[in-house]
Amino acid sequence: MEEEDDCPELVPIANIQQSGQSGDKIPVTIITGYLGAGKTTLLNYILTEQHNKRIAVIVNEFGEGSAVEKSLSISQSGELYEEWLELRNGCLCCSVKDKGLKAIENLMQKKGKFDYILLETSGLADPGAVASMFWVDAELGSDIYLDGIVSVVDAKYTLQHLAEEKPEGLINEAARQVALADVIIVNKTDLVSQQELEDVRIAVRSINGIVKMLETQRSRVDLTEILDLHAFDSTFGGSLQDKLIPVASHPHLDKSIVTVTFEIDGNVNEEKLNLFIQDLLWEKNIKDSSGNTMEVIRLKGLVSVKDKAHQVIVQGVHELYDLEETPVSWQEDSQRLNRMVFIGRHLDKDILRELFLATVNV
Ligand SMILES: Nc1nc2c(ncn2[C@@H]2O[C@H](COP(=O)(O)OP(=O)(O)OP(=O)(O)O)[C@@H](O)[C@H]2O)c(=O)[nH]1
Ligand SMILES: [Zn+2]
Repeated sequence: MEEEDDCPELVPIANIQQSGQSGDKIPVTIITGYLGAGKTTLLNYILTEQHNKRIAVIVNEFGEGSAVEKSLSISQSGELYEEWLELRNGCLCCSVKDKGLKAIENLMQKKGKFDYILLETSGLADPGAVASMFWVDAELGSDIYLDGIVSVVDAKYTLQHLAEEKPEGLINEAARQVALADVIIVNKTDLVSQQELEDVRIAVRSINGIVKMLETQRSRVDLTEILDLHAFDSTFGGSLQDKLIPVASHPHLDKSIVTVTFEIDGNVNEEKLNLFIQDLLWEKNIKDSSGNTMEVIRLKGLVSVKDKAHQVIVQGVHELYDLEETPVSWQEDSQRLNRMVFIGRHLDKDILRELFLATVNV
């Protein structure tokens, strides 16, 4: 698709509000989804909707395999490639090709602050790689933070994309994008029957048991459903409790991605929790009953660390993970507990749960 080249229609918004305190961090939402699913349609919609935000839209060409030929000549010197379109409502559109998000920070310095950044990744990109980049940088004191990952899926073709076989048993991009999403937009519902739509819901839900699912035509969503999710920070630590509803497991093919959740009463030992996560994500020495290495793409948890008054959130994307204390404290009269969510392949709930009980729980 060449949609990226089209400048969204300009709709003046009368009451543009300038960003709040200048010291505030700026949220970034990653918009991912398979080729042609409706990402650009979504961005164009957001840019023309009434939202009182100064939004910068960035069409991302970070990472491998997403090189768009048209930009190659411009960026040959290895320099940052940038092309800005300034919209009359104060929104900005740009295309960035660079290794890191320093590029975005530089652009902000040049163009002033925005209230929000939307980043469209190429249809074949691994959103995890992009997410990790923001995350690492956040610890270095960036003024940008990752708010969430939104994946657009094509109601008509997603089942086909999800079933695609990759060489050497690699996870296909479509499945990875569903696994990592905080919100899934099932788009193009006009092209499918009720039955087909139901099959898509089931397929998505069986991969990612905790994702919020929206259904759209022409990517028209309620913006409050996809922006300001705080999916990666502790601000809404309390609400994670509601999100981590254990999901009924579905029968699965060996290769498919599943969501595993469990809840265990009591406290954890922080050091042992770190070791458990590192064995899983880094050492990769935890296996299922058939001897397959458990592969975690996304990890979330709400844990009760011994001697800590506040709830602690666990966040993981691929090999990166983080424990963060939330502002929410455990109530004196309520039971302390640990809720864990793992999304990935070859995950065996009983083995994970037993291991957690035996090594982490105190
Ligand atoms: N029938 C139908 N077509 C849609 C809908 N949403 C988007 N389209 C069309 O689908 C095509 C692809 O949409 P894009 O928004 O460019 O998709 P994309 O994900 O940005 O595509 P790439 O950037 O190529 O990966 C366009 O021709 C859209 O007009 C929808 O809800 N129904
Ligand atoms: Zn696009």
